[in-house]
Amino acid sequence: MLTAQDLHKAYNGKPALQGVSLALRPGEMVALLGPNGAGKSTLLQLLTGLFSPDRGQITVLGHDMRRHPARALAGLGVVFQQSALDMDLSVLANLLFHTDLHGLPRATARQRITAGLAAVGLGDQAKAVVRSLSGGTRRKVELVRALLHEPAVLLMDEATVGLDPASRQHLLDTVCGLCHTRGMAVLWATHLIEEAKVADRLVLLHQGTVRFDGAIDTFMQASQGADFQTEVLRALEKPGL
Ligand SMILES: Nc1ncnc2c1ncn2[C@@H]1O[C@H](COP(=O)(O)OP(=O)(O)OP(=O)(O)O)[C@@H](O)[C@H]1O
Repeated sequence: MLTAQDLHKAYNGKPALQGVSLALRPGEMVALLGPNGAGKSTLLQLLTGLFSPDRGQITVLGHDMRRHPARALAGLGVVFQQSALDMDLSVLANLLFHTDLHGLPRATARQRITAGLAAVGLGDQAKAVVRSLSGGTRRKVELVRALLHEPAVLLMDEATVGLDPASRQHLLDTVCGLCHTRGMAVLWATHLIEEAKVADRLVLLHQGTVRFDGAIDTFMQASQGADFQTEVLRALEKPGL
């Protein structure tokens, strides 16, 4: 669904990503786990076409991000760390703005918006002005928006920042459920070890390189009884590749 091959990116000569490769498969929830500065946001910015890599290739549903960005981006839904909602507009107006951008007919758009809001328990909030909503509710609206054009791949960048534990868990459960029921591929970037545990697969990023990529069970096989957190910290302490 999405492939990244040998991505390199440097800022002012300082490498942020050094040869990162990744493939996302349908129905798979992948946690992109790494400490601050590991390169998670840089990787997501490249995957969403915001910047071009210095080297390497990205495809979404077979479309090359550099040569056919519009086709590649049509397959992606994104929730960034920073809110991208217009605070002074209603929930409905924000969502219609997104569906218009994607060229969805208004009738289809309204159907999907109604269903999307209902799915996250916000069926009665369409007319609410975004500024009046709590941070957790805004995040849910962002998730609904990211899914309106029915993307094959959902990218979430630290999407739970600022949420209380219950809202965080709810968002995580919702995305997990959607991933498995819709067959969507999800890349969930986080620095929170306990969030990564619920994923099907773990990609551990540190200092711009992938330290581990595989099933969580496989990751834990070498743990000799240690818990997930201890094992992640141990893997991050190992010398670079
Ligand atoms: N615009 C930029 N200009 C210069 N350096 C940058 C820029 N963006 C990121 N970096 C550097 O690139 C490296 C990777 O940063 P990045 O933000 O991708 O990591 P991250 O894993 O998302 O971290 P965090 O969890 O803190 O958001 C860091 O050393 C960071 O200082």
